[in-house]
Parts: sequence; C-alpha cells; structure tokens
Amino acid sequence: MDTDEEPGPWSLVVPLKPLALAKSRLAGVFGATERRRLALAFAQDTVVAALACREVRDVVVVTDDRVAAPALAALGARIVPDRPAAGLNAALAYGAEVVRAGRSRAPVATLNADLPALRPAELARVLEAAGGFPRAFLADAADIGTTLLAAAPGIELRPAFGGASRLRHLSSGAVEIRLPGVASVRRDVDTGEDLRAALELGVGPRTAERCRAGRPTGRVAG
Ligand SMILES: Nc1nc2c(ncn2[C@@H]2O[C@H](COP(=O)(O)OP(=O)(O)OP(=O)(O)O)[C@@H](O)[C@H]2O)c(=O)[nH]1
Ligand SMILES: C=C(OP(=O)(O)O)C(=O)O
Repeated sequence: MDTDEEPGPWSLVVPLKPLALAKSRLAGVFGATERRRLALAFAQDTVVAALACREVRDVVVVTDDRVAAPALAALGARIVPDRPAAGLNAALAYGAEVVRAGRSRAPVATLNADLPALRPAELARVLEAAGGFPRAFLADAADIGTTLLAAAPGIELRPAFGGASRLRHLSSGAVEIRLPGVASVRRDVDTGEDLRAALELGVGPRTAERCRAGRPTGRVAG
C-alpha cells in the first residue's frame, strides 16, 4: 500500500493454534518439524498479503505460540493471546472483541491463517462484497469449510467454524459471497493435494522457500 493512501476500514482477525499442533493433516507428507515451519510460513504469507490489501486497516493474530507471535508481529500484525483457550470460535470471538474494544464501529472479518497463495487484490474484492451485508462469508475451495467470515459495524461475528462450516454459516443467516476470480482467498491448505493446488496458484515467498527447502516424507504432487 502507498504510504499516503488512506487505510481500508476492515480489521482482520487471524487465528493460529500452537505450531506444534498445527497442520496435522499434512502428517502423511511432512515430518513434525517441517509441519511447524510450514504452518508458520503459511501464516506469514497470509499476514503479509492481508496487510497489503487496500481494504484492510489492521490484522490481529490470536495465538499463544511463542515462535509465531514475534515473527508475525515483526510483519506488522498485532498479537493477542488466546485468552479464552476454548478452541477456534472462542478465539475468533475474542479477537473481534479486542478489535472493537479499541474501535467500536470496526467492520471485522476473520481470515484463516493457511492461505499461502492469498492475493491482496482478491481479498479486497471479497471484503468489498462483504461490506454490503450485515454478515457474510466465503466458502473454502472445497465448498465445505469457510475461509472468511465478516461482520459489519455493530454486528456480532458469531463464528461457527470447524469442519463443514459453510452450511453452518449459511444457516446462521450469513450471506455467502459468490465471486469469480477470488481463488486465492478460498485456497486453504490442509492436505498435500491442497498444497499442490496452492503452488499452482502461486504462493508467497516464505511458503515457496519452505517448499524448496523442506523434504516431504510423502507425496505432495500428483
Ligand atoms: N487461536 C486459535 N486458533 C485456532 C484454534 N484452533 C484452530 N485454530 C486456527 O484456525 C484455523 C483452522 O484450524 P484447523 O483446521 O483446526 O487446524 P489446522 O492447523 O489448519 O489443520 P489441522 O491440524 O490439519 O486440522 C487455523 O488457522 C488454525 O491455526 C484455537 O484453539 N485457537
Ligand atoms: C475450520 C475450518 O477449516 P479447515 O478445517 O478446512 O481448516 C472451517 O472451514 O470451518
């Protein structure tokens, strides 16, 4: 973003569980150390792209991880501890609460930490669309989960993540954003197959570096 450009209105809340527990579904492909490094690289590339988005004012990462916290703070994220320690949805609701304690009329959106192909311009289009509704969400690439849930000023986020959250968010009354050309915002990486798809879209530099350096113990690409 140009330094003299007004920041966008959105505060993003990015959840990150302790790296040692993260990305367990990549266990067939990468060993424990490499999974930790990859989880951090995904989060770093996600945060850098989010902060470069013209619609974004700030990024709050909810995490207790002692390695990820300073690494993401160095990129410009605000780190908030996972004070509820009661799982993903509690962490997200808490992050939104912290944002609004400082800026009560903030529009808030959650963004998963595993979007290493995220492109700022695509995120901007999703947030612009979300701004037209009280609550809105974007389904993940598989159309099963959710990668972004947004709430307008004064509206509670009411996150219902975990597994098949797309239908849960739909039935909670949130509007599903269906836009062409936003594949990078939907491309979460949980499996080796997902990582291959993200690499095809083009990942950020930290994930690219890990994929060059890390040695898969299993199959990443077809
Ligand atoms: N702060 C916080 N973040 C969480 C928690 N549980 C999950 N997350 C984050 O929420 C997002 C989706 O989480 P999951 O799909 O459960 O975990 P994952 O690490 O992506 O993948 P798996 O281990 O394979 O399930 C990721 O960004 C996680 O780091 C939690 O209890 N607290
Ligand atoms: C937690 C979720 O994502 P995933 O399990 O795909 O990481 C979700 O989409 O609600």
